[in-house]
Amino acid sequence: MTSNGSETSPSTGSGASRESPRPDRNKFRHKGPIILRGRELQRSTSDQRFLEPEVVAGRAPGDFTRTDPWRVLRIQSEFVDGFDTLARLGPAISVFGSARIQESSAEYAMAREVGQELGKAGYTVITGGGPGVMEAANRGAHDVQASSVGLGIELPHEQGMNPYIDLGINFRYFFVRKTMFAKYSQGFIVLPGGFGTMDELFESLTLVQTGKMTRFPVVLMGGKFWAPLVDWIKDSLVREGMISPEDLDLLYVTDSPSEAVTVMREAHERRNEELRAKARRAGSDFDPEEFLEGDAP
Ligand SMILES: C/C(=C\CNc1ncnc2c1ncn2[C@@H]1O[C@H](COP(=O)(O)O)[C@@H](O)[C@H]1O)CO
Repeated sequence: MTSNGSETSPSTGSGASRESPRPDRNKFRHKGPIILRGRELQRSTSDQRFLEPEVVAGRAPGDFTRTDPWRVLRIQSEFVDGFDTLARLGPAISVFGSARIQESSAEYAMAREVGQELGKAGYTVITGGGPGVMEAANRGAHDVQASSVGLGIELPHEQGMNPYIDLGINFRYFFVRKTMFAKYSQGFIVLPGGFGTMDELFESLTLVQTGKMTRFPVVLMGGKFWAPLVDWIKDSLVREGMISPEDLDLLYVTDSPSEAVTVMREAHERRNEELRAKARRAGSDFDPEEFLEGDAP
């Protein structure tokens, strides 16, 4: 320690003639369990090395056959870690939305209220663990002492997980992370956002439309923001026969956090009733709530 309380590097000591600049502790990125700072930040991400090995490492096409089969083991371990950690969450709702909105914005306030309402209704709040809407929703859960989870992603310029998360997993691969949102949530609430949010919204709609997930509510929050997209879906996708008119029912638009949570709760209860009835018909006393009961943090 120096007299002003700051640390000195052991290699330079005080008064050393060639002092290297102090590393910025806020600039870092995770690579699985590994943390990268300084020049290590220039390393590519796992998704980049997997999807574009020829760009990242200049590998010849034949090299894929030797490297990708081994990569499967790492992908597999990421699924195992995710399943192992999240299976005990209990009922949870994922909240998606822009990584870029500021704390002073109306969207931040809305997302925070959504997190609070979900928490009060007994749900764990799952987000992408980043800033903006994600931080606000996690913060809302934290406000009401509800369980708050972040499923982060290794990005070239990671900002770190927001501070309102009790349980965080940092994934290397986007597709593994997306599986976790779908598998461990009972519904999705989507606030305004950009490409990342659209990707998450349309993937969930596709999973429901194709019957991969049933009785899975998707609520869009912020009517003004979503109106042009919903109009385009009606005027182009339905009119051109690209989707069925009933597919519009997959979307519920509201500005009210408590209404969004009511939609989640009602769909969840309907689904539980159906599962109980199915179990009774099969002579079983299976209870979906017991199945979901977790020891969430
Ligand atoms: C780009 C910026 C921060 C990146 N940090 C993110 N951390 C975690 N999850 C993220 C991040 N960025 C996007 N996501 C996921 O996509 C959705 C938001 O994307 P959008 O393009 O901002 O709509 C979000 O729900 C996350 O799951 C800071 O500028």
